[in-house]
Order: sequence, then structure tokens, then C-alpha cells
Amino acid sequence: MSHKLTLEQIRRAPKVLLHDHLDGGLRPETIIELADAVGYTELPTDDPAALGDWFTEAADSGSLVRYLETFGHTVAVMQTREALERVAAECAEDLAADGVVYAEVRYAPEQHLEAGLTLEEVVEAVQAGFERGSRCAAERGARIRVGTLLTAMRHAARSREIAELTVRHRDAGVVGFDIAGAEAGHPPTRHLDAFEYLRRENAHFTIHAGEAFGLPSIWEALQWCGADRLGHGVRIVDDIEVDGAADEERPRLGRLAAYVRDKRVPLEMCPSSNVQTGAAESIAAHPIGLLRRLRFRVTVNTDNRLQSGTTLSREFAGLVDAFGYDWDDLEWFTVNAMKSAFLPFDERLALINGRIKPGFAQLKWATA
Ligand SMILES: O=c1[nH]cnc2c1ncn2[C@@H]1O[C@H](CO)[C@@H](O)[C@H]1O
Ligand SMILES: [Zn+2]
Repeated sequence: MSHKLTLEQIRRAPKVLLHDHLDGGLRPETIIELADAVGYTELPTDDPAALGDWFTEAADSGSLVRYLETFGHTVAVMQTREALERVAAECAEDLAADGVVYAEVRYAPEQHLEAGLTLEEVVEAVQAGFERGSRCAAERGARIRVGTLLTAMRHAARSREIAELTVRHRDAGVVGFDIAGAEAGHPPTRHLDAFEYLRRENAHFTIHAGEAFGLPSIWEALQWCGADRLGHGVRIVDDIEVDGAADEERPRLGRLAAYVRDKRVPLEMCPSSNVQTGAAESIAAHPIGLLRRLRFRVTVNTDNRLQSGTTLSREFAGLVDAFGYDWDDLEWFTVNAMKSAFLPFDERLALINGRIKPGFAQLKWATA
């Protein structure tokens, strides 16, 4: 291919997103309207553009803990059935408009109980929103399927309850479970009870690990907790040594890195988010370049579109700039993601063969 892929071209590709937080993806104008409706007065500004900038600047802190503080504002306005449904509907519409054909969106139900909703009501409101948003998107010709992941907060003690909520709603759009929040000081093994329960129920889960904390966190998530996927997992590079010049790299994988690659453990990488929290120095220096060359099961994700001022297409465009990726690379990341989704095998296959491969084939042909 002769020229570099543009953002507009990337937006047209059928993409798959596995790691996106519902409370990290609100439209700034929606936050302002919801705050107004519920009488929340703590927002730093009521101008939508300035509020969007405030989020990206505040999140650009070099620290996961400070990055997470920005969620106070989004969670505060997501406490009613109407607010949750609206935010979920807009999320599905925004992702579909960006060309995402399958997304797994996560949030922590325990953070949405302040105005008296029950955990069940929270889940029902969000599901209603995803259904409405997906329907509206389809009417505009952008078909998307959304699966939900329920997150438990790693500093809290409700993981078993949230795991049970996940299993109760697994035939109604909830496809898996996750643990998120500040990593240091909150090892995933504190939630073993929840993970053991999920495994006994044949349910799927991912764990945020190897973002702000290193290899021990990844090792615990995989070998003690039994995670199916890793949220971020960037620090797995600390277990890889590379000798030799760029054209003849000689990588040496430690036992954990070898395990992750051999077992095809999916890595949910979020380049912009990692730069903001200090997990990576820059997009150009992001471990995704090396991990893709070494053929780890790498996927590309947004994490928090609001805090990073991003979309999945923008994440890919950043990688195209940094690493010169072409359609084949983007298709490889996308198929990796679809293979790693918490959907039944036949449905994953149908999306790969029915939407992803034909979509990329058409784009390759049109831009050849
Ligand atoms: O990158 C991340 N690492 C760890 N926790 C996160 C990240 N992004 C968001 N959250 C946390 O997950 C909660 C539920 O969606 C958010 O409220 C935020 O506290
Ligand atoms: Zn995350």
C-alpha cells in the first residue's frame, strides 16, 4: 500500500473493542445536562468543550490514582435509571458511529447505588440503554452488538456479590466480569472467592493487571485467579529482554511472558490511557509495538474515551503514525479481539466471517 491510512479510512473499518468503561465515555454535554437535572454542582465548568478538556488534562497526570479521581464526576451523575439508560444508549451510538461492530463495555454496578437503586435495577437500566442505542444505530445503518462486563472495585469488598450478579444476568446481555480500580496495594487475590465462584459457574472474567503495578500483579491474575484476559497487561514487557539490532531482534521471554504468549492470553491494551497514567512513556515507546512483533494476542482498546479524548479509530490512527501499521495489521488486531471476546464461539466466528473479513477486504480493495 502506497500511503498511510487516514483517520477517516480507519473509521470505516469494522472494529472490535473489548475494554471500554461506561463511566469513562460520557459526552461532556450529557454530563452537564445530567448534573443540572440531579442538582450536582461540583463540575469544574458548565461549558462542554472546556469540560472535555478538563477531563483529558486532569487524567493526564502520570498516576493511575489521580487519573481515577476524575471518575467522581461521571459516577455522580449516573445514579438514576434515566441517567444510566441515556449514558448506555449514547455509548452504543457513539461506538457504532465510530465503526465498532462489537464492543464489551464495563462499569461497576456498586458505584451507582447512591440514589437508592438496587444492583438489579442498575443492570436493567444499562441493558435497556444498550438495547435502545444499538437499535437507533442500526436504524442509521451502523449495526453494533454490545456485551456488558460487570466490574467489581478492587479496594471494596463486593466482588462475590457482583460475580453472582454477572451470572444471574448472563443470558440477558452480561458476558463477563472484571476487577478495576487502583492496583497498588489491592492485589486481585483478595477477590479469590469471586473468581472461584465464576470458574465453577463456567463464567468469563478479565482483570485489570500490569498497568500501574508490575509482573507480580499479572502473575497473580493468571495463576491464582485464573483470568481469561488481562486488562492492559503492558508490564509483561518487563519479562522480555531484547538483544540485537531492530532488524534482527533476539527476544528472550521469561517464564511468565512465555506463558502469556504460549497460552494466547489476550492483552487488552489501551495506548492513550497508558501514556496518561504513566504505564507507557509515549505511543511510539508503547510496548504494543514489540508485543505485536512477537505475536502476543494483542488487542487495541480505548479504556476511557472521555478521559483520553479518544475513539477506537483514533487509537488505531496513533498506532499507524507510530508504527506504520497497514490494513493487515489492523485486521490482525481486530480478529485477535473478536477471537478473545466473551461471546459464544459460533457468534464470534459469525462476526469474523460475516463482518470483519468482508469489511477489511472491501477497504483493502478500495484503497489499493
Ligand atoms: O485503566 C483503569 N485502571 C483501573 N481502573 C480503572 C481504569 N479505568 C477506569 N477504572 C475504574 O473502573 C471503574 C468502573 O468502570 C471506574 O469508575 C474507574 O474507577
Ligand atoms: Zn480500564
